[in-house]
Amino acid sequence: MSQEQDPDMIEEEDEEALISGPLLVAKLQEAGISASDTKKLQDAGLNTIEAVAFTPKKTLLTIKGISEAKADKILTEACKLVPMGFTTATEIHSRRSELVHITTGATGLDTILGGGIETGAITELYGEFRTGKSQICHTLAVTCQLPISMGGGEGKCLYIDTEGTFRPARMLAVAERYGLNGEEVLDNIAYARAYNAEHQLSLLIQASAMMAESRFALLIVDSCTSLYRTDFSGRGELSARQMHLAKFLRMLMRLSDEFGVAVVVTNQVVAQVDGAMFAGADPKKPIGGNIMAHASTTRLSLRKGRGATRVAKIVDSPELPEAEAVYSINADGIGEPLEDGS
Ligand SMILES: Nc1ncnc2c1ncn2[C@@H]1O[C@H](COP(=O)(O)OP(=O)(O)OP(=O)(O)O)[C@@H](O)[C@H]1O
Repeated sequence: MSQEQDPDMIEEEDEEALISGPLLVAKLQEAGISASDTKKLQDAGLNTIEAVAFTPKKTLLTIKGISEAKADKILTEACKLVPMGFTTATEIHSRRSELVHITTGATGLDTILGGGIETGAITELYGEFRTGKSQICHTLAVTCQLPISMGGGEGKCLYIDTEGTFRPARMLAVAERYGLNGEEVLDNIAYARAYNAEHQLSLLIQASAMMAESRFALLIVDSCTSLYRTDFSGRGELSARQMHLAKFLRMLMRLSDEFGVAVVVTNQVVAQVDGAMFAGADPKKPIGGNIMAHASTTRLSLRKGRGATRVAKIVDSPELPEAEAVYSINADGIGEPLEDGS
């Protein structure tokens, strides 16, 4: 005979289920949504109830087989399971104080970032070539797997590479530095090469399915904008490009919200045509305009420093002051600058 469960235990388990993460969309079947409809939602990239609840009705209606009545019912049931209303600032403050930060490998850089790369948010790294954008990504793909007490996120990494610059050998060197098993570290990095902007967007649908299955701490898109530059050319396609990029970034935001993962995107800079002649104005600006600027929670501008050093500057963050830090690209990943600055 099975023993009656202590109600406190049940409550604790429920609470744990709530804390431990997103609810899979199949759970909507318990609320009377048919299995074929939850499958349709899944195929459209809505793998969790959170994703469904955050989706506007008009987007649900674009899914084949979802009628107006079905969309209403799905949204009603999803919203019952996901808190969508007001909460107190105290609650938000306490949730934010528990946010995990992932170490970049360089103390100074972590300090200006408030402890490292923030989870549940998008961090953009932009700068000229060879400023270390990809190298920071390679280091983070390993450090995100570290225990929280060591500056990690205790989760896997998903890596979308658009330029073919992914080098597992660099990650093995970082793994060794932190005393991690290289083979396990590489097994915990899911890699995909994106070949065009459409493909890049569709990879996020797969990403959301993978995140619903196991614990990911970090999602990297290196680079976020390069395929947009090649797939959309000239002024004539600018608005189509920005609309597509906005859709991609919205999906990234949703993933960071839904799964609490840190999202890191890299971006190139282009010479600024206007405004560059003013004294003090930065002659290079990141690609993607306002759409990119608004989507990123924190923007880090990277530039070359003295010798082999690089300098990172917080450009735009809701809570971090504008500050700079020097770091260096070492054989075992991002680290402290050498004393002589070389
Ligand atoms: N094993 C290594 N040891 C030390 N430095 C390295 C090593 N591998 C690469 N680097 C340095 O990393 C720099 C390249 O950094 P990275 O590839 O991150 O640039 P990036 O900003 O992503 O540039 P791009 O825009 O071209 O992709 C080069 O200066 C190179 O010397």
